[in-house]
Amino acid sequence: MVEKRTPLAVADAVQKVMEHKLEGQQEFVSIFDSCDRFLSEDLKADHDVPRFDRSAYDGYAVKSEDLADCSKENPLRLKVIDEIGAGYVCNKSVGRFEAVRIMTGAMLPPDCDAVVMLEDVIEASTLDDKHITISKPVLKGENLSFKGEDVQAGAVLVKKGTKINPGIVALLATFGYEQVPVAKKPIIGVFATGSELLEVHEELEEGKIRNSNAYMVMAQIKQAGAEAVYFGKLADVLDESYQAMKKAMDTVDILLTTGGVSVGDYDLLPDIYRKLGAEVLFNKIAMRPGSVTTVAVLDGKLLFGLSGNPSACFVGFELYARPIIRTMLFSEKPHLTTASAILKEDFPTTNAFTRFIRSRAVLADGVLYTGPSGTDKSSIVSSIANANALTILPGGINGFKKGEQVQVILLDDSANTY
Ligand SMILES: Nc1nc2c(c(=O)[nH]1)N[C@H]1C(S)=C(S)[C@@H](COP(=O)(O)OP(=O)(O)OC[C@H]3O[C@@H](n4cnc5c(N)ncnc54)[C@H](O)[C@@H]3O)O[C@H]1N2
Ligand code: MOO
Ligand SMILES: [Mg+2]
Repeated sequence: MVEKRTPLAVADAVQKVMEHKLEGQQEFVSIFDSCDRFLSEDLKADHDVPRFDRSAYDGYAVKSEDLADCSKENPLRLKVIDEIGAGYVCNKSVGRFEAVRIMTGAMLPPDCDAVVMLEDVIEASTLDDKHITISKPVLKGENLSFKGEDVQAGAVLVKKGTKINPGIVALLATFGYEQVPVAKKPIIGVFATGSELLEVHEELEEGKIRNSNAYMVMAQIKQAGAEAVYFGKLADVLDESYQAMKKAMDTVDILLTTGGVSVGDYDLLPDIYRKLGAEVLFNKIAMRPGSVTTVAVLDGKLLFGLSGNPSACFVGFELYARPIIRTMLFSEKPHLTTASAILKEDFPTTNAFTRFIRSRAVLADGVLYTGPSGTDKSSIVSSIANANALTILPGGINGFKKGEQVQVILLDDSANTY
């Protein structure tokens, strides 16, 4: 008699997995290697940026009060007493009707309060006497960039758990982070199970297929921010598979397998979990694809038994494994973003389970539309390649019509990394 499994609702399954999350850990990496890692501490400003009032233009630093009455008819002559480029400071005191030639980024002399652009002055110099003539007033603060106008000391600029992008790298450099505190990448071990599997370099043989799941899942792991360790493929032989998985468990934070979780004669994962003494959290979820996704716990570590069917494997990872990885990377929003979208075609067939249709979501005139990215079957690999979203079709007795509003899970999470 085949084992009867009770399906769990998707949200309950997600919650069960999340109850077993592991604590993330911190390490330091060189700023050179920090992009795409996840911050393990808030990035706080320990000083104002800019740290001093500085010139925003190449020109002359002046006292605005000196220029108050000047005009075309009444041009003003100023004596140039010093010149400074960015990185240098003026150590002279600037008196009434004096100016300092200053370049963009140079610190404003403390006696000055504005800058006149080079284009707005007439220069007249002899060997030992430099003068400029100005024929329009300048406002106090004009052509400057002010202390603290970019960032104020004490501000939290980027929250812990955020994926580091090039702009964050710029802030890290601004605040002197030669070594950057980041979340240690969790180590996720991967086995592909199935006697039918050939490796990617092998010639096809009758009845066999190439193992695509392991490579896909390793790419998903990397995209989620963790490190994938590939342990290879396992033939459907109980003892060998058990031994290999037992050994691998010691070296990883999470162990992920694909295939062998259903009720077939060679679906060995249920027996392996039993032999390992792992507690199975669930082995059936009310979803399609991925209904057989199984999650177990052994010594506090999670084992993900993803389905062998490629689309089911893909969806199972995104819904259950990815949020756990993101939690270990200190993310406050570990789940993918959902959005409302309009169905581009009918889905007349019904299903008791919630469906996650591999989809292409496109924006047109500010409205998001969604439609399948290929054939909607669990065994299909090609529909994953074109998918940028999963359309959620809740289970029930009614089908769905073109034009209806549905929810989609966006697979690209670059706008939502903490
Ligand atoms: N009697 C029943 N049969 C099945 C049920 C069921 O409830 N009762 N569930 C079906 C569903 S739903 C799914 S999904 C699959 C799940 O199968 P398994 O997770 O046990 O996976 P396998 O049997 O090992 O393989 C299924 C399918 O996927 C191909 N596969 C496996 N590994 C890979 C890989 N690494 N790369 C590419 N393709 C892979 C494999 O060759 C099979 O075609 O079970 C249904 N059956
Ligand atoms: O686990 Mo299956 O993917 O529902 O076809
Ligand atoms: Mg099977």
